[in-house]
Amino acid sequence: MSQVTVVNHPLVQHKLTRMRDKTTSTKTFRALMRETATLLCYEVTRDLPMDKVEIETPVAKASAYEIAGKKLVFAPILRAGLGMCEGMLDLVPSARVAHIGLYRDHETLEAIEYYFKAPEDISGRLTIVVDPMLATGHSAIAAISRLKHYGVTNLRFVCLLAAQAGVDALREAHPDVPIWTAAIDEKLNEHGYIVPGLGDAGDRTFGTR
Ligand SMILES: O=P(O)(O)OC[C@H]1O[C@H](OP(=O)(O)OP(=O)(O)O)[C@H](O)[C@@H]1O
Ligand SMILES: O=c1cc[nH]c(=O)[nH]1
Ligand SMILES: [Mg+2]
Repeated sequence: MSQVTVVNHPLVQHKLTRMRDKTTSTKTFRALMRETATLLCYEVTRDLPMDKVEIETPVAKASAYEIAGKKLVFAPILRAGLGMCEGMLDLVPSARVAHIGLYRDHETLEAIEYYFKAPEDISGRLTIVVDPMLATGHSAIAAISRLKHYGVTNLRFVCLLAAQAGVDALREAHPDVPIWTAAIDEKLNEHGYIVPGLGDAGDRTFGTR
């Protein structure tokens, strides 16, 4: 069974608290989402394999390290994942991006796909699925299933906030996919929102409600 990593770095926790606060403006929320995603990206990529290369500095020849293999893919789940993806691209600007359009049906809470566009050669690349919220887990499970169907085998999932139910569901459906999150909240309410959570991440990022 894959690992679940809670990133409890003080900067991440401080920024998450500001995002949870309902008085935080859309502008600040969006900025915090981007900054927090950069910090989470640092953790998710901590154990990437490296190659030793020979280079020449202005002073001498040297053996040094660089990230091995093909460029990463970030796979944001629309819409809210876009805000996080910006912050991840700040740290890994050469990463490729696979967009996965999903929304939750308000009645059934099932994930409905409306868009999918991935790099043609994604199957050989480490793909990091990005979505701030892991609530029931339906969206993350559907996104990862779609990517696996497309041939992707090396996957990670990163979110800002999870509910324990979502973590359990995702681990059950995709036990090979490790998870990173800044916090795991207690429960979901009757509408499938994380409690205490931070509300609707898409609406708060884009100011739609
Ligand atoms: O774990 P789940 O129960 O599937 O819930 C999480 C999903 O809900 C939100 O998206 P939403 O459907 O609100 O779409 P949006 O980003 O377009 O607002 C969020 O960004 C996740 O994708
Ligand atoms: O609390 C939640 C649950 C799902 N999606 C959100 O944006 N927030
Ligand atoms: Mg939403």
